[in-house]
Amino acid sequence: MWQEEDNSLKKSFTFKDFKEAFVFMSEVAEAAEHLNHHPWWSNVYNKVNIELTTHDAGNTVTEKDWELAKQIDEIAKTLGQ
Ligand SMILES: C[C@H](O)[C@H](O)[C@H]1CNC2=NC(N)=NC(=O)C2=N1
Repeated sequence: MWQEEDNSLKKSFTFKDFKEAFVFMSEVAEAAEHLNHHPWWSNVYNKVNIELTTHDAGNTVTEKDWELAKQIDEIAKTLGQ
């Protein structure tokens, strides 16, 4: 579940290993480019922590964040999440 906290949507994903986490990140990067909306994220080994906020709207959560969140969940689903 995405948690709305501190003006951002937050979610953490855990994958099998680094390689799978990186495939996920590559696919999210493609989606972000299409939407022209980009995540803040961090990655250590098989974990990816994502926070979504809209800088252009003064760091608030907008429809763009929810749309990217939806697409991220769809990508995660194809990777068995
Ligand atoms: C110029 C460019 O369209 C903007 O800076 C876009 C790019 N990606 C973005 N990503 C996010 N997360 N928030 C934004 O406000 C944003 N703005």
